[in-house]
Amino acid sequence: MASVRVAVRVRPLNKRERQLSSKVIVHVKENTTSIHKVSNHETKTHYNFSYDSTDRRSPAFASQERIFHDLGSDVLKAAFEGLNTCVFAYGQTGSGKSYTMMGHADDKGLIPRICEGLFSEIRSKNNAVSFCTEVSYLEIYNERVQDLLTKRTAPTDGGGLRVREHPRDGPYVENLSKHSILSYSDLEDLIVLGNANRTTASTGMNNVSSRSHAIFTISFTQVELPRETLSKIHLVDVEGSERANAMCTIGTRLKDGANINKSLVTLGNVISALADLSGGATTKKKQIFIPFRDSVLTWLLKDSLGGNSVTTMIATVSPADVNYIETLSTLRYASRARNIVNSPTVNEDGSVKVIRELQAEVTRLQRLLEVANQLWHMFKMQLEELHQNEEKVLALTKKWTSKWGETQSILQEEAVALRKEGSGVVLDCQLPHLIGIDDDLLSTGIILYYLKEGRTMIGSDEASCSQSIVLHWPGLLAEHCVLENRAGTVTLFPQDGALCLVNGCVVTEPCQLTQGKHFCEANMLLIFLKERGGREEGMLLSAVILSLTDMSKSAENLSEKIVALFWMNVAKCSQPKPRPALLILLDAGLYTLIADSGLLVLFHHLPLLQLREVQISLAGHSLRLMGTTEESILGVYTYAQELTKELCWAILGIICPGDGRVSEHPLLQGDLMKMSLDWENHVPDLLLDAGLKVCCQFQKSLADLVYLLYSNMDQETVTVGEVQLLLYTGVGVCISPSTHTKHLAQLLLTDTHLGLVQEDAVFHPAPCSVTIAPRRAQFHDLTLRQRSDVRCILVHDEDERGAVRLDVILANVRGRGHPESMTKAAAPPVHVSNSSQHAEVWKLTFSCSSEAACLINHLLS
Ligand SMILES: Nc1ncnc2c1ncn2[C@@H]1O[C@H](COP(=O)(O)OP(=O)(O)OP(=O)(O)O)[C@@H](O)[C@H]1O
Repeated sequence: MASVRVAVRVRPLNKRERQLSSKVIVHVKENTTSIHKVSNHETKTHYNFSYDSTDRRSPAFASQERIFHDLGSDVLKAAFEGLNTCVFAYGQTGSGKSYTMMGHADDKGLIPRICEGLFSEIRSKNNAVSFCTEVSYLEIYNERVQDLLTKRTAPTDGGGLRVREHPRDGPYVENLSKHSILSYSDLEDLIVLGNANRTTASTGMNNVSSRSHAIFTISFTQVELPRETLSKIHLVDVEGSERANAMCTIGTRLKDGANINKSLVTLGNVISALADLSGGATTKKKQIFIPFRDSVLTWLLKDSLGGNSVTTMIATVSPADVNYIETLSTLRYASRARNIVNSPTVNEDGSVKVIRELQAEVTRLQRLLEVANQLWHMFKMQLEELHQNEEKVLALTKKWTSKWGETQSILQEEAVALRKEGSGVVLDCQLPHLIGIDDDLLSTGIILYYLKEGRTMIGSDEASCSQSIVLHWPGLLAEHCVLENRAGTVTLFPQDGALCLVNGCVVTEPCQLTQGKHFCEANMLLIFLKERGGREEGMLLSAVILSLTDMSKSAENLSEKIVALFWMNVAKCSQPKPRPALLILLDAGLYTLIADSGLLVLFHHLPLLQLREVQISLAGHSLRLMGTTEESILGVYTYAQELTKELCWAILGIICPGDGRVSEHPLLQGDLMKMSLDWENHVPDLLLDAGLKVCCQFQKSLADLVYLLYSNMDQETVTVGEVQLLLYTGVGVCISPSTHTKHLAQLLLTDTHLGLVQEDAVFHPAPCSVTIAPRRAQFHDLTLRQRSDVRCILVHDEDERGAVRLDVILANVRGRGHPESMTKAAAPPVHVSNSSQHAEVWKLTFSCSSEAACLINHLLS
């Protein structure tokens, strides 16, 4: 949208005005034109441009060149952009319209200057653009259109060209000659011809007054493939706007005046209506009718007025008081015209536009195609990869199926099978076996190796020939030993330099293994199990128990089944320090075996009939199994509530199989950490038949722990009520630089602190039915740091057993001397050391990634 630009130009006083001693009543200051009435009334109006051309000597004098510079250059700019443009001069007879538009040979006006500018601009363009310029020149005289560029016999003949209207291109003059021009000089000739043909007359106001409206049109086509634009430049010299009765016209001239007046009245009406439409009369917009077709001039200028054109109106006025009324009228029209809003658009050839859009579409589609090709290529590669993987899977499946088939047949032949029963695993096997237990307590893996008939080689994956059992102990030779099974008799052949222990004795020569013998390495305990005469299932494992019960001098029924095996830390009253042990749950009792000087010894035996109470500790990370005596107490550290529940399930599954109370009780179903850290949560005891009780003392333990934490915190900033535990879980810990060995501890997190603590599972919580004097605090060896000391957390990948390691890097607290850096617990701090200048790193191993995530989330929040 663009408003019509309006310029006012004031000419010098002419001879007549000077003779009449006329006063100058029109003045220009910047863009404002003011007119003074005789009664000293002044009307001031602001226009886009106001030109004072009254006095050539004045510095404010607006020359023809300046008019072109301001108005003509914009016309050219718009034309080269492909827009229609129009400049029309409006004003009283003799006010300077023709002078401004056409000028004189030595003082050219806008039309010749615009033409000149057009060609100079064309010359400056590169060859990629081609131009076609055509001109036509017409006059509207007495509402008839005359072609000014064709010869006329009589200037006032009654004929005339028809005005028609094209539905898309708008009004045009039928049969109007169009002249193609290649240079400015061609144009000059046509201007001279046209001006000569123009109807003129001498009026009272102007000796050489043009008595018609003249429209000089330049049709300008630019082609820069694939773009083609057509712009029309209409340069219009409107007939004098004076009233007929203000002139001294006679005869035909008077009649002409009436017609001219009609077209001027229409022009005025059109300007007013358009101004109303664009400006003030918004509510009546729909009813406003624009009378374009009431006169030929307004019809032909339809597009230039309120349509597709960049339009400029130049209002020319006389400065003299004698022309006050006409000047005022002209200025009013000029003022109204400022409100007309046009909507110029680039005139592009429809088909060229389509071509351009299609080209853009082609480019877009080409890009899409490129992307699609890339995607297709990627897709093909992925498809290939997928096919390859499918083939691999197929091949592996085949291989696996055949291996499985083989294994099945071997298993069937040799009757080796593992089956799950309740929470336990039952080994049904008639072959000699080895059970391997990883000594990492965060791993609960127990591996079963069966010794097939013939040679079973044990070594590492660095061995030159593939080993039947591949282990990863430090000190293990690539080919460490061979176990040879000949009809159930197994002989151990140690390799040269290999350390093999059998029943605690180093073996260098071939040695026959008998029931209950085991050989031990630094990191792994292997229990040798042998079938006895291929008898019924379970006998194989009973053989182990036999040797153990022999050791414990217990007269046990040895032919019972193993229900479950566990590998956990245990403690008892006489040996309260936690130590790794193999827990073997049989129908009648729980055997706890530990390695002692390379020998497998019975650490604890709990007949299930004697079990009175199962006490679950804070967060379910340890439990206490209690019979009737102090010696019967077994503390088991599981460091994971799931394992605690599993052990309870296994034990209770034997004692009270199928008891619905067990399956429903929160201690065996719920989230033990959540329950135990919630002060509000009261967990009832589970009372079972025969006086067996499963219970916890979460609230008491929580209170003890909170008090311990509080007494190690800065009590000026924290109150005991503010100590809130968010996390309490078992972890493997190595605190560097103070220690390089991993131990197990409870990791705790509060709103303000991070800590590690040892929890005693033997003496605490205080037993209900057995009175044991507390020999040490339930929580001890506390290491506490402020959460704000945490500088960074490094998260390592999960290992193959699902354990997650986090390195919590803490600022060095040495020298700060705040209470958190040391424990006030009863036992002396084992792991607290602040001797290093370096940052402290807690290398924490979580058996379960969710608890690691919980810690990270809390620390990051
Ligand atoms: N700005 C100007 N500076 C100098 N002379 C001017 C100026 N404007 C007009 N004149 C002179 O005034 C006279 C009348 O001007 P012109 O013929 O351009 O008026 P007009 O408005 O076209 O009149 P008409 O409507 O009768 O054709 C001319 O002699 C012209 O040279």
